[in-house]
Amino acid sequence: MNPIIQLEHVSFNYQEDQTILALNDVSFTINKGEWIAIIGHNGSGKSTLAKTINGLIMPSEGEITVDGLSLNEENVWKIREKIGMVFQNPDNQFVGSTVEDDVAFGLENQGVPRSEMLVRVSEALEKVRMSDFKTKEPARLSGGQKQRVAIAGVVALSPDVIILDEATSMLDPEGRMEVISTIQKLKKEKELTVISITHDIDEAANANRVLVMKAGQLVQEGTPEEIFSAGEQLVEMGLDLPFPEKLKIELTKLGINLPAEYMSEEGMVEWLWTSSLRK
Ligand SMILES: Nc1ncnc2c1ncn2[C@@H]1O[C@H](COP(=O)(O)OP(=O)(O)OP(=O)(O)O)[C@@H](O)[C@H]1O
Repeated sequence: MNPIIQLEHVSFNYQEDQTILALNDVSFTINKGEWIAIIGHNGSGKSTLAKTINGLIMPSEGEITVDGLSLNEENVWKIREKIGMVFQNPDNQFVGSTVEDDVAFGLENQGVPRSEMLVRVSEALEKVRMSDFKTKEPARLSGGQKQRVAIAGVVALSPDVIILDEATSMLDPEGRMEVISTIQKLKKEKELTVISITHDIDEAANANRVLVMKAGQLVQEGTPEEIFSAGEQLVEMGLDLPFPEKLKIELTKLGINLPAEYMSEEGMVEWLWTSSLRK
């Protein structure tokens, strides 16, 4: 195991008089190459957590380490170079008048020479399969395409970690799939660490580990299978229930005994097919 992000007893509050801390004594380690989903109800502290990891806000207590660097005023810029963030609203993320200008923006800010910039922009667009759109206006793209361009802007900067802060929540199912499969592809090509803050069960299902936040605290962690087996409690955790779990609840109400563990859609079909139900 090779840790890339470590939080030790991190707390944060926006206002001194707030009774519930935005982050309350949060500790965890994320290893290089892991895909972590962070779930939890609105206001549970997920976005605050993302902002503390890349130093947009400094914790009032505790210690954050990113790739061996302790997060402090001195290291914050080095740390930000290691972390790329993609936010919820695709329309708020564009600064360029064309797709390629937009992807180039971060590189220009870093003072990357023009010849190298052109190569990195075209490689990044290729990786998210948006090369054909490079001269198009971002505003004319679909939601999924816009988020892929936002991801290209991040990828061009070659980060070690990508944080998706509800990056698929404003997209239709097709757009969500586009974004998730883009991230899966990028992850295969290079050892990328992914942190996805999400309410979407399908997005969380891609994770190696799911962290559950509640009122500023990390209250549970486990594999998607472990977390998804919580059934109806998942809604309390801020996730929509997966279809097989909804079906399971209804069948149980009818007095039918089902396996307690989480069942995928294929698992449920298999179980229904082979169970005594069909007699
Ligand atoms: N800029 C701010 N000023 C004051 N309080 C804030 C600010 N941003 C968030 N909070 C408070 O901090 C707590 C955690 O909020 P945070 O946005 O991190 O939660 P979240 O889980 O990301 O929610 P959401 O899913 O709605 O984005 C909440 O009580 C929220 O009201």
